[in-house]
Amino acid sequence: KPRNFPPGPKWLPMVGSLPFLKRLSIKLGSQHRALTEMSKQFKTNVLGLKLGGEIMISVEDYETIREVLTCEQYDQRPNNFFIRLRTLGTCKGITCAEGKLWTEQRSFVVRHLRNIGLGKKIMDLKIQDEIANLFKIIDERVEVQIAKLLPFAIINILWSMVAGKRIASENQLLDIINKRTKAFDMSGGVLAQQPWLRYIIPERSGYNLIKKLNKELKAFLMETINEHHETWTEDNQEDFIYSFITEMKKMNDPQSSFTDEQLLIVCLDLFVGGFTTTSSTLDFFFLMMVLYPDVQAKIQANLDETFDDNYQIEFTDRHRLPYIDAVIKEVQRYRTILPVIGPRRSTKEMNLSGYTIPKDTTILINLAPTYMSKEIWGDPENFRPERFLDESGELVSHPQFLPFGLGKRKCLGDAFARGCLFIFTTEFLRRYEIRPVDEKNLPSAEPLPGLVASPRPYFAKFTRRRQ
Ligand code: HEM
Repeated sequence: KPRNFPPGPKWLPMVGSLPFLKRLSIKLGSQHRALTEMSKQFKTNVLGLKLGGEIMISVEDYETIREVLTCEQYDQRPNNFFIRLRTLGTCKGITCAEGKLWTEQRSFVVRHLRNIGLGKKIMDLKIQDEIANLFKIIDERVEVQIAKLLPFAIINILWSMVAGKRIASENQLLDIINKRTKAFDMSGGVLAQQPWLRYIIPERSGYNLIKKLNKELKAFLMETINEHHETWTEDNQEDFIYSFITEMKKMNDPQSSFTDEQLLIVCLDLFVGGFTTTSSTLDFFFLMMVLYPDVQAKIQANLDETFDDNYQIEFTDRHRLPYIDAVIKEVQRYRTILPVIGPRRSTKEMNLSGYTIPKDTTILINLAPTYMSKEIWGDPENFRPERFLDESGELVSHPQFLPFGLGKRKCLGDAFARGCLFIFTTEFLRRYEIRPVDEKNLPSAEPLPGLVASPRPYFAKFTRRRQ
């Protein structure tokens, strides 16, 4: 091990500490629990590991997490096989891009998503359209598996802003992306740490799945980009892809970062980053409504007092409904979809909590212990939205609550996600009573782990409150 490296399990030849982490992850049901358990065993807030050939640390406490997320030397992503494979071998786009390419492209994307209406009224209207479609489907059913309906609605809202159109309902991409989120964890799994295994177990390592996803996603995105090239005019700037093509034409420079390949990976990042995250959070929200009918009733009373039946709720209305905002936050804390965020990479040798972190160490940021800390929350094991409210019922902010991350790599889709979360939850609870299918056999609140955690499949009754 490098000198003064953080404590952790032994490093075996070839595999490092991978077998120990794997075994504990299986025993405890998820990688983040295994990381926390190991950090307790080794009495450390920074756990040192070697997974296959990759030197890695997991940061386990809030203060050190804050230090990492706000320090420039930890802003980059690891340069491993999984990351390259994820971005079609390019390291372009935003999520995995570095240096000047990342800063230039990220600021362009943030600015132009805002210009085309992200976080604004036009986004609210698109959300309302998709909700109206979902209501038609749900009204026809007695029992609903909401997880099957949400992803398609969410991606259609996002895609109508990015590409100006909805996605055909028979598109199999969504299914492949869902499988991908369950096949990997934040460390990238064996494809990051032992990429040669793809030759031996291409199916089990997830290699075949990613190859298939890359092929389908590339074909789908390139078709959309090519259509935009054909129909582009100077006045036609109503979606993100048109704005990007306009910038390409303005630059007219072969050295510029505005290329078709870059556009392809940016679209891929938005598609993959925005889709399962937002829909799994909503899925957890509805599960909590099934499990906590008192919370549901209180939200409904709030909604009935605040709005007339015909009023269409907007994102700005959240200021009038602090209790609902608190419930959404509590769902994001109590059943976080991203217990581990990152991965990041140290760009030079660093000192963290008194340990030496070598250059090019991969960094996992484990938020789960912060969200379940007794010192911070008092009773973290309880689902209690009131923790996000003060005595007069106004929202209070907790610096330890970081659902969208912090610092320069903070989520760039948070306005979109928060808009969807607020409008979906309020409109659904205004219209439906959400109840378990069987009162004596409630669905499990235990998450299904993966790159993005989600509830285990469940059905619920969505009954109209008023006809
Ligand atoms: C509830 C929904 C969402 C959650 C909880 C979430 C959470 C996060 C977090 C924690 C990060 C930071 C990762 C890090 O620090 O390394 C992140 C980054 C990112 N998110 Fe989200 N996200 C959500 C929705 C979205 C949406 C809707 C989009 C697209 C419109 C999106 C696109 C991205 C991208 C592109 C990045 C990478 C930013 C960069 O590396 O500069 N996310 N997200």
